[in-house]
Amino acid sequence: MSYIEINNVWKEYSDQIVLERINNQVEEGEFITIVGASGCGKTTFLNMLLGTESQTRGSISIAGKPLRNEPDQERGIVFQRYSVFPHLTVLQNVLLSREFEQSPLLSRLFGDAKHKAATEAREMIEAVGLSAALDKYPHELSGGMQQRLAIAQALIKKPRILLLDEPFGALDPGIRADMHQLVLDLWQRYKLTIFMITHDLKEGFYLGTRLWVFDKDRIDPQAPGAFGARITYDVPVGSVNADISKTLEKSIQQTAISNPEHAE
Ligand SMILES: Nc1ncnc2c1ncn2[C@@H]1O[C@H](COP(=O)(O)OP(=O)(O)OP(=O)(O)O)[C@@H](O)[C@H]1O
Repeated sequence: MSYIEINNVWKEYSDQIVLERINNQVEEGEFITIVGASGCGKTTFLNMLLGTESQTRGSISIAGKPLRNEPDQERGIVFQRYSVFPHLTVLQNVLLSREFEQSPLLSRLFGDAKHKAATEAREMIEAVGLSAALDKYPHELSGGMQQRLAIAQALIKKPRILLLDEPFGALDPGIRADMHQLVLDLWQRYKLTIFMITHDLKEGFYLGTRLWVFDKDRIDPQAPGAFGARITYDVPVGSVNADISKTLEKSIQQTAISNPEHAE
């Protein structure tokens, strides 16, 4: 049995089928990048993995246990829009995530627990390269720094699975390159299993060990909601497999040209 098992998962909103017949297995430590046309259900899929959305059919299991339909510390998420608290410093933002995870009702830690949490928060801030900005507020940080902070907030809870929903979509290309390196470092260092949505195919090829393409393989022009997207490509990528990456890149570009509605 694989670490993550996705069996015949469907997601429907009233009469709209968003995703259908999603079947896949993911091993621990894989880095899955996800691309697909806007609105095809990528975020919905990530939310199902997070536990904030539930599938309408099928099942998802993690480490042999059915996925619970509520977020827990096994899974952390980073969104495209910065999700940090504006009135708290970098250290306070990360500390709050730690405290909330350990003491969800009080959101306060005391004594040794508080001291340990502060040490861990500083270490995590260092791991994401923000040590020099410990006491800065989010409005004093660049976009890239804010995303570093959001990643630190997610990782301080020690998740085994990190979900990234277009985390670098709003960043300049130069900053994105730094962030790519950071994510690759953190992935190795914390032995994470990562799912990352991106609109940037090159990013998907470069960062992942596997690239999934979500697309509809059946379309009814009279009833756009009649069919959902599936995983139409599932290929090994990354620097180890540059040839496959090139072939697939061409193929997806051709699909986009022949079917402009599905172009990014
Ligand atoms: N809570 C909801 N109720 C009804 N429909 C929803 C809901 N959430 C998402 N949808 C619909 O599900 C479809 C998939 O949305 P989703 O956000 O998952 O797509 P996406 O592939 O992530 O898009 P994008 O790349 O633009 O972010 C869309 O048609 C959207 O309108």
